[in-house]
Amino acid sequence: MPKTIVVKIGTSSLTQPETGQLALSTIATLTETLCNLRHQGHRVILVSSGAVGVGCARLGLTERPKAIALKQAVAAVGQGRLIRIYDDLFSTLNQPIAQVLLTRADLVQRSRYLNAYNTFQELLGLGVIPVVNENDTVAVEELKFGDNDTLSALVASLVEADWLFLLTDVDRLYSADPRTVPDARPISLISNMKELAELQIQTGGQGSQWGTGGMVTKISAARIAIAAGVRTVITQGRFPRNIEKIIQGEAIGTHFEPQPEPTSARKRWIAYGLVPTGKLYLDDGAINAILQAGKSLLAAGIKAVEGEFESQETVQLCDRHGNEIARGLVNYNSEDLQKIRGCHSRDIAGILGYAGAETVIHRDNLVLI
Ligand SMILES: Nc1ncnc2c1ncn2[C@@H]1O[C@H](COP(=O)(O)OP(=O)(O)O)[C@@H](O)[C@H]1O
Ligand SMILES: N[C@@H](CCC(=O)OP(=O)(O)O)C(=O)O
Repeated sequence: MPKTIVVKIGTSSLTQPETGQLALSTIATLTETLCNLRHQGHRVILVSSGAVGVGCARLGLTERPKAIALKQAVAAVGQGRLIRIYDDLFSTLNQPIAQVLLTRADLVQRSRYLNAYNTFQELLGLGVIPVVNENDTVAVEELKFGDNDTLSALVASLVEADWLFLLTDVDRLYSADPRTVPDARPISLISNMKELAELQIQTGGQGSQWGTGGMVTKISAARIAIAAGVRTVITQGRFPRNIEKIIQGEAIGTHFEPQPEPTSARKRWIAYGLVPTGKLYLDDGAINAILQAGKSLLAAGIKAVEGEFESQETVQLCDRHGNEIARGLVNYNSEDLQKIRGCHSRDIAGILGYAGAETVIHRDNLVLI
């Protein structure tokens, strides 16, 4: 059965740690592997980091730049080289590719989200391998994916992929960073989110010198992907041929089992496409109603409102400690919500002077995180 497969490769696998130069043999093997998958009839998307890393190597910079404008300039240099190398290698094997550069804004607006979906479908239908990266050169801070682990999970969710492979410089997920904790326990399988929470995995700092997110962004990417029904695997980038072995059933890397009933596409867009603009802190009763009974959020259960937002924007719903439990499209702006928080629904019209929605967030617009 043909599958849709998204493969994300990080800077740490694409470049040699000592010199920052491209790891050509890894890239060539990855190219061959993805072409093999295409020949087997699978639909393949590559999410490739490396614009900043390759740009630095090209310009002789020995450290990842911190200043935003410099990073954006360096990414413009690197992205061109990166795509040229991919196109040369894939062309040798007669495989057409496409460059797809996305910013967060492309997924926020529903029409642009659907447009991105349609473009991916066309490319995959044409047998092309899209090579995706964040459009680093124009992305602004507030509308950034920030890391390609998240971007790859959002792409996998958008196209409803069967597999997401996160290729990195460790062979799998461990109970703690194996660089600093030598006896960290390897983890082969995570069956659901509850199990993940119970494992209390330590993710340490920012990852390798050239990577951006470290393991923490891979775990949150896995969370996004499995909610969309995508089986996710963290495995070593140096051995891209393992992708084929894994699809054939070999137990390599760390596998995250997909949620049996994926969240609907619209709710996934609310949860991960949109960028939250505020926070609502809830009391225990409201948390229970949402988590256990799948109810809508009423004004009575809101303890505090943070941020400025308009009605129909997305907000995070948090417990008293600020831990996010859900997200949703809010029916009132922040100013009105400050006035009606903690109040019974029947009093809202009297307080605001107009009859608004009975719920603050209707359950159809509310997604558990
Ligand atoms: N619990 C953990 N298990 C495995 N690796 C971890 C863990 N916590 C932190 N890491 C670190 O995450 C790094 C990979 O992240 P990163 O450098 O961002 O890679 P990439 O460039 O592939 O995205 C590894 O080199 C490892 O040191
Ligand atoms: N978009 C950036 C990469 C961001 C990123 O997530 O990097 P990495 O942690 O190496 O996957 C680039 O191309 O350099």
